[in-house]
Amino acid sequence: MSTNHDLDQNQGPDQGSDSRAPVFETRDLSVHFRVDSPEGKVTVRALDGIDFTLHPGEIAALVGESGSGKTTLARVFSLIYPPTGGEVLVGGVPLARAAKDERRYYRDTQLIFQDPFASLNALKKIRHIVERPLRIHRIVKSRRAVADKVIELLERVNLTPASRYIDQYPTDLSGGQRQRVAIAKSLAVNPKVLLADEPTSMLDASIRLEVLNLLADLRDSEGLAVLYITHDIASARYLSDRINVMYGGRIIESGPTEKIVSDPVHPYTRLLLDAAPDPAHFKGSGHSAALDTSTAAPVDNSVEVLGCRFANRCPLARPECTSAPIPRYTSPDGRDVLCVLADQRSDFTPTTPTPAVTSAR
Ligand SMILES: Nc1ncnc2c1ncn2[C@@H]1O[C@H](COP(=O)(O)OP(=O)(O)OP(=O)(O)O)[C@@H](O)[C@H]1O
Repeated sequence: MSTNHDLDQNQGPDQGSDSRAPVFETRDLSVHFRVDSPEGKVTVRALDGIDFTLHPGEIAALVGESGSGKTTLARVFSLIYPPTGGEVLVGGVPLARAAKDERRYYRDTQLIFQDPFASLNALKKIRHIVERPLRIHRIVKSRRAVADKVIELLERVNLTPASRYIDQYPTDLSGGQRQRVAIAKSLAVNPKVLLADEPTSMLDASIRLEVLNLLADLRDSEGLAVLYITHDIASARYLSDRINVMYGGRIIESGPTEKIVSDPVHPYTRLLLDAAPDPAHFKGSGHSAALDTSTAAPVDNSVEVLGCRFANRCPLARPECTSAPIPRYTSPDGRDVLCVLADQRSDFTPTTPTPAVTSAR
């Protein structure tokens, strides 16, 4: 199938990139911030030892509570935060090289915000908003081709007939329609990846699914990769191919969505699934009933821990959870978990211990 995406297929953010390589890959990535506190300067470990992969044509979810590091990872990919340590590869080449041509990098990597107003000029008509990236990046040149492309983009995000919307202003539209315009504007430049940070959290519940379905359609029809950031594991389950559960700056469990949902290993993943609106596969888990976060304080990423950051909330914690670095366990079906409970499972094997303690402070 020929798609717009194909037009750019052999032109990554850098000429050396490989279109079959992961769109993004991180190895032992860390991002630390030095911040003031009543006790003086401390180091906040926003990300610690992150191994993450997003393939072309895949939707990967980052799921976790506030402060777990989801946005920080997206900001590394958006060139806002530089890594403190570890590696980031984009299309198989190091981030610094991929981002040398910043204009191209930002064309390939489009952001979808929580609040569509953040990327829409309220004073301009929809026609102007969608035309602008086409003109700036010279995607199509003649006036006629630009006009046709605007119609095509609006129809691609199901704003049909486009003529109904094209002369309206963002304020004339519903939240869901505005988010569709924001997505149409992003698609105008034939991106390789959408970084979607809570793209439906400001929308009415009734239209959230429509926007999620649109992202799934774009993955299927354009081969787009999507990094989907959410607090809500139920929506990640609905939309994503792969789920990465984050806690305290680490990915504590990741794997194909169905595996994570039907057979979670980490108690925190179980907790999230139990709290989700429709955990159909998850009813009756003996452990999960014991988990209760309602009184839990937010994770303080500036406190150094030797083992697991979740141990103080985990009813299944053992002495070694806090006395030693937690080994990473992997399974042949593509799962990865940072929890000693995996040692009870014959399908998981430990890999090298993750560096739970870092030197920056
Ligand atoms: N620029 C910064 N300076 C200092 N600390 C930061 C900065 N950006 C993020 N942090 C800290 O890093 C940690 C991770 O934050 P991040 O925003 O990535 O979490 P999140 O999972 O996206 O949360 P939310 O869902 O609320 O957006 C938090 O402790 C946060 O306070």
